[in-house]
Amino acid sequence: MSSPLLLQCYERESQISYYNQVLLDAKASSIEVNLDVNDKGKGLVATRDISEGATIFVERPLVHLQHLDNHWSAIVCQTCLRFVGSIERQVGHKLRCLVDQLRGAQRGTSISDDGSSDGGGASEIDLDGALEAGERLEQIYAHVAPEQLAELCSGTVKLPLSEEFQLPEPVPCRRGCGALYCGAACEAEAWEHAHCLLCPSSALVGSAAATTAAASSPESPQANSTQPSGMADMAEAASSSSAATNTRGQSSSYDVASEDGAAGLSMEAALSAGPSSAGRGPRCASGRLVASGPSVAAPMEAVTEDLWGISIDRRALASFCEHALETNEIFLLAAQVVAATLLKAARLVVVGEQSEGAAAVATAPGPSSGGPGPSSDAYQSALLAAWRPFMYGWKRCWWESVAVPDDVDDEEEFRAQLRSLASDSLELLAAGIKDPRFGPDLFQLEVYGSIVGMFELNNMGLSVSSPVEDYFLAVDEMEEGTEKREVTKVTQPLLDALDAEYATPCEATAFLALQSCINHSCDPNCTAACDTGDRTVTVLAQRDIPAGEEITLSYIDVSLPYKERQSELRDYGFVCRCVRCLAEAAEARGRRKGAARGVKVGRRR
Ligand SMILES: C[S@@+](CC[C@H](N)C(=O)[O-])C[C@H]1O[C@@H](n2cnc3c(N)ncnc32)[C@H](O)[C@@H]1O
Repeated sequence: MSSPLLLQCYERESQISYYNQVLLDAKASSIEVNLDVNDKGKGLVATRDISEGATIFVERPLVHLQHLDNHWSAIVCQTCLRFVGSIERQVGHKLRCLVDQLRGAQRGTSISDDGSSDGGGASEIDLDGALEAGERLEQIYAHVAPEQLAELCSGTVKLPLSEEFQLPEPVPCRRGCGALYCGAACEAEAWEHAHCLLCPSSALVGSAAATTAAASSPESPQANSTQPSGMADMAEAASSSSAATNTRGQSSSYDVASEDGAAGLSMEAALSAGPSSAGRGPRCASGRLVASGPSVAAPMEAVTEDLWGISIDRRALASFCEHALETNEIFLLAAQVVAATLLKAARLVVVGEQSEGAAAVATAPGPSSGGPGPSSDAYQSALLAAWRPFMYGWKRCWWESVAVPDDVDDEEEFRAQLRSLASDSLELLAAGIKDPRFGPDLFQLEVYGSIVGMFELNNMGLSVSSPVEDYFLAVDEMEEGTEKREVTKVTQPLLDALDAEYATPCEATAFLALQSCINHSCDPNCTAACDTGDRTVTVLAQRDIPAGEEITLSYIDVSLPYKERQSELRDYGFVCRCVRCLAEAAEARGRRKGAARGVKVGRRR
């Protein structure tokens, strides 16, 4: 059986021409993309001597996602990852979420997943957790009263010196789904990129061209920077959707109203998306947890719209988001790829007669072998042109390539579960965005699995430091004296309540066209860093690199010993063949041979 159109091998020339453009865009004048580097697939190679400290290139992710559990710690622009709101709101939000999580941990001891009381078995561990959570809650409330917390969240209280750390006022998604941005430009960029197809809010606002809608569309949630942005959007839409459509007899796990009136997600939502839901199901390679496949609740009433000829069902999208929140956030990233591709293809078709679209369609690469040749069908050509940024990314099917966690006994069952999760997720997404003009190619399970697999194997972690950390450091660095004493009277209790978490950065995961071509080395010659506020990634030489040498990064902690490094790299699907590993492996073989000879000598004696 031939592989799906979107996964077929494409001609080297079209790859080279694509990467030449990417190199130009990234101002990368000292490297080239080599399609076969030392049996490691493609990689980047220096075309001239590069000095230590030199910037090799700067690029922006094709898609990115703030980690769902990080929404508890940082309210950031969903486009550029800049912190938004104010120091007060950031501090209030973080404390509010901590309180919610700790209360949830306390509840978790007496109420199990199925709603029954806990008894025996795991209760011992839960009891420990509950006691710890209780102590931490006490610690927080010893320093910050609930009313103070509410004032911080609503921004009605001013902290000393905070005006020196001004953050952009958050701009909500035009449909009011809860996603926040640092300004209208970032909101528009997200909307144009994929959010217009993926926004789960059924509210009819803004420029969306609705053709039909259920009269009972949920109200647009009020934008409120105390809500976990992005996560709140999906959770709220999912919760309003599940209130209408939940067929599982469960109450919504998204409890956005908290006791003091400040909005925040409940611990259940965090548990369903975050690392503390251990034991609920198999773990995927990225370390994110996946619950054992929930049944897919069919959306009851379609709320369809039409955009660029694509039919959108917001309720189905809300169900899709809910499923991703409960299982694996990477599905949200995969949905961005699907939506961005479909949207671009639809736009290319619409503007096909105009020169830009026609040229893009005309230059779309065709399969090199095994499948239909370059098609005259404008839809298929447009789809291939739109798919191009993701076409060449290193891919393997997710459920086939993920490393099996140590605590999994039955590998086959584990992989089947992952496949079934991906299938459920795709089914929901396909119910949310439909365009039969482009055929089934983009919505094939193998394609979806490869997109998810591409993220597992290529993702780069982005980290943007918190202005809250800068704020507390600035207070700490104030000259000793009366003013500092007055300021710390206010700030120290907050710092004590936040404890180690005062400095949590914004953390996201991203896929980049050029950075994802860089192979790993346990003795890398480059580093990559995310620049605060504009989500650009800069790759820098960390030593002199002579022309002809491969550009390498480290995917893991290279201070680990050989075996542990290889074990970490299993998650990336390969056994490392970098110069250091080859040398260390050879050395170990030599030692083993020597030891074996020693044993023989010993026996003779
Ligand atoms: C992020 S991609 C790097 C680009 C990739 N070589 C390509 O062809 O697109 C990661 C994949 O490259 C290969 N790779 C990267 N570093 C390697 C290494 N040190 N040894 C062996 N394979 C490596 C592995 O197949 C890995 O899953």
